[in-house]
Amino acid sequence: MSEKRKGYITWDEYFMGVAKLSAMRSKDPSTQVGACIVSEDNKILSMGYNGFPKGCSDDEFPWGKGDPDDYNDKYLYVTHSELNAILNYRGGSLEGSKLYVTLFPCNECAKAIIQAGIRTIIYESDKYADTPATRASKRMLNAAGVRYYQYSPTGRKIEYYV
Ligand SMILES: O=c1ccn([C@H]2C[C@H](O)[C@@H](COP(=O)(O)O)O2)c(=O)[nH]1
Ligand SMILES: [Zn+2]
Repeated sequence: MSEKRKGYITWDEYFMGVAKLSAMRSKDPSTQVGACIVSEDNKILSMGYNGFPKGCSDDEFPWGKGDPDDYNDKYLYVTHSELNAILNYRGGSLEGSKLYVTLFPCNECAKAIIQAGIRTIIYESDKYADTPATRASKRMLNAAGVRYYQYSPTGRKIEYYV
């Protein structure tokens, strides 16, 4: 056999697959978000998912939302997947890198993405597109020249057997 194998996964399938696998580590009962940062030459630099900071127990801090007292609301405590991926990177600069993320980044993540030098975002879901957080995020990303596009699934089932 002299020809290369057909049916291998694309770069976007590969890295979005890693982002999804990261999302599966999240304990958020409502929305699990995963992120994977990749260099310009397609090397994985970092990964992250939404969760509480180190030392803040998943069993003690609140996972609920909508409590009349914000103190008991997860939003005050969760670190977003994109920020975790940026902070998890130990190698120096993320200038020029790409971010694969399962949910379009919010405004706070957009700030961190821009300041970290990430130049491209590939996202899957945009379920909060109409919210001020996502609209503000796009406003900042557009102004800063960060490119973004939605991942188009190939429909291929990712399975592996030896
Ligand atoms: O940019 C983002 C936006 C949100 N997240 C996380 C934060 C929360 O854990 C969930 C959203 O929960 P909902 O109950 O759907 O509001 O997603 C993130 O990681 N990155
Ligand atoms: Zn965010």
